[in-house]
Amino acid sequence: MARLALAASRQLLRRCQPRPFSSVSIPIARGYATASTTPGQQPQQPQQQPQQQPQRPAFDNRIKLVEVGPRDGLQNEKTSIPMETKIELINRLAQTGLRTIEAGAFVSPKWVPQACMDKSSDILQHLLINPPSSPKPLTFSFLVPNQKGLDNAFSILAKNPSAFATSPDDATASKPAVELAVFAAATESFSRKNLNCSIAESLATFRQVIQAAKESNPHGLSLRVRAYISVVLGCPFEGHDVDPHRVAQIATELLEMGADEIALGDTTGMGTAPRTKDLLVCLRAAGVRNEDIAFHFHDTYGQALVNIAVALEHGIRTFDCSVGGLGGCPYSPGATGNVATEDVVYFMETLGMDTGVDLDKVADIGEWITKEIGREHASSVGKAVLGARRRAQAEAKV
Ligand SMILES: CC(C)(COP(=O)([O-])OP(=O)([O-])OC[C@H]1O[C@@H](n2cnc3c(N)ncnc32)[C@H](O)[C@@H]1OP(=O)([O-])[O-])[C@@H](O)C(=O)NCCC(=O)NCCSC(=O)C[C@@](C)(O)CC(=O)[O-]
Repeated sequence: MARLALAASRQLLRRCQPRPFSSVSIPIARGYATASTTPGQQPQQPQQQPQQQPQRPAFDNRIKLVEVGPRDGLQNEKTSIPMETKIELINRLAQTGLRTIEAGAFVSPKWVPQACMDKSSDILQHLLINPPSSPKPLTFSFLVPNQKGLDNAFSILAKNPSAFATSPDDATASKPAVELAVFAAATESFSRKNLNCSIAESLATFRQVIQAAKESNPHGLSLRVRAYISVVLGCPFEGHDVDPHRVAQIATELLEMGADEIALGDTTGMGTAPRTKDLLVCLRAAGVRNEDIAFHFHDTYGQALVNIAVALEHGIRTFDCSVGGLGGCPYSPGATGNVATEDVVYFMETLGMDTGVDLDKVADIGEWITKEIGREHASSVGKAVLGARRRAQAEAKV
């Protein structure tokens, strides 16, 4: 039995080895076209190759954290979570200094019952009418997989036209920005499981969604659009060896369609430091700018912070995380939660990076929400912060 386990873990380690980078071809280098392509049209080819990436100054230590707990963190729960709990979670998170919160998903309730359309409509409506009090202007992000999701989101936005900003730069304390997120996959199997269509079909749909979100909707809105690519470092159905060039191709297509940001999802947590680096090298070679990339790591194999360190070193400054390490993906069997917000904040601050987030407040929320939904508290830092605080309080009483 022990020998079998050892053989299995050796096999797993072998599969995690990076491919020698010199053996793979460099992907197409393209610039980003404008979003003004019409559905069915090929993306515009740029007139000139993208220029050398402008590197961020060495002193730029600002980190943008995207809190995905209220959507990604809760979507996998088997029992229905009351809307009041979701709203309370968002309200509490809004007070921590986090500026971007993924709040819901306009997906088919037949596919993800927890992310039921009605609840996301209610949540969006509530957030527009009663924006949470927050020390900083907020952006709320909502997943939209197709035209129906977009119509549902727009029907709420159109009812409250002056209650939100269309870009994070225009958001104020009383007027949050709303952004939409489409989600592609890096493998055909995951695309079929998650979206019931091929990658090419999903991209054709996203072209229309992005264009409508940007300019061709009847409401005259132009919303920021984030574009996820799932399973970029490992697929539950096709294994570890996801082609980074394919990821780079999909990323450039989405950017050419007008997506404002590519969120690279290590959905299964199979990512390792060398393969994270390979992927970033490929993206850079494809002309994708660091400031257009976010990373979304799950911590299933405990590698999320290591991978974040690699991405940080390569100049990435936007990272997704989930309070209390909540999460999982309904179409990624065995995947555990997103990397915990508490762990990322602590890690960043120890490196001298500035997240603007109050660790103590986030630790309290991690404890509260995991108790509330009966989940294990998966943040080491969160538990350590709370433990240290309790010890200090006990000592102060003596
Ligand atoms: C894309 C579809 C809809 C295709 O699913 P489909 O079954 O091919 O769609 P359809 O067009 O045939 O419609 C089927 C039914 O769903 C309805 N429907 C159709 N669309 C919608 C909608 N938007 N909102 C509400 N209802 C919708 C539609 O009206 C119809 O209802 P019926 O006529 O049978 O009563 C489906 O596969 C789907 O919803 N998938 C989403 C799955 C999902 O939410 N996964 C989790 C999010 S992705 C993720 O977590 C990864 C990420 C982002 O975190 C990053 C990472 O970690 O990698």
